[in-house]
Amino acid sequence: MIKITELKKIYRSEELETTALNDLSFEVKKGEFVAVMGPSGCGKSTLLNILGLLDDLDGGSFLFNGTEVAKFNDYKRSDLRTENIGFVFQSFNLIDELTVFENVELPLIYTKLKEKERKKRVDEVLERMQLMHRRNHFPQQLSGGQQQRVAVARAVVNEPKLILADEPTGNLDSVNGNEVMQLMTDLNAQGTTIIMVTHSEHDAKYSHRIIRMLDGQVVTENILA
Ligand SMILES: Nc1ncnc2c1ncn2[C@@H]1O[C@H](COP(=O)(O)OP(=O)(O)OP(=O)(O)O)[C@@H](O)[C@H]1O
Repeated sequence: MIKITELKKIYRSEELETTALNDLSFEVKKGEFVAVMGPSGCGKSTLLNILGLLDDLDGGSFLFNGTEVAKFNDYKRSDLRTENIGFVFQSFNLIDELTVFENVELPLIYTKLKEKERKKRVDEVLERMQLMHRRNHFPQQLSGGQQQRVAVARAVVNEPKLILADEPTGNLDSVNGNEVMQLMTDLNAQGTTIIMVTHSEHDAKYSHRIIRMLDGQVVTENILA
């Protein structure tokens, strides 16, 4: 599903040049659940941004389902993203002014789905995430665990083939954290490919494979299942 080869990302400011990704290469197959680990600053978030087509690269190749996307323009990237990728962030990134329902509906507004079908899809996902009773609440009225469940619901509502998660349990206690990891496991069992950045060895054990990074490169890979 994803094959990156000698990926390079350099951040430049007037006085400083930082090589965030330094000839990084790896492959993720359809249906895999991969954890990416490594010390602060090693380039994990940069990598997720590139994999999520949110940022461009300075060198190397990025094949997404066999198509070279390294040189895609913003428009093509955004199309590919909307159709294929769901994001889950550490800080939930919900919109406070929107209800649970409206937050989850958001990714569908940009698709061709008709309103009736859209509403049906959102309700199905809310049901699956056990959030129906919170449908008309605002994020601030929910616990952290519930907010992350809403964020996962939003990530999966357009049935993405790939979920990119950046420390999804970082702001949660262990009970809520485990619940979110169980959700990830279920989604993966249903066929969704998952790439998750985490600092938690505990969370990484839910994955099939751990990619460990250092200084913008892959240093080791451990296969767990
Ligand atoms: N927008 C930016 N401008 C300049 N340098 C940046 C920018 N974003 C990241 N960097 C630098 O690139 C390197 C990789 O950062 P990145 O955020 O990808 O690391 P990380 O592994 O995700 O760290 P953490 O675990 O702390 O989130 C770091 O040296 C960082 O300072």
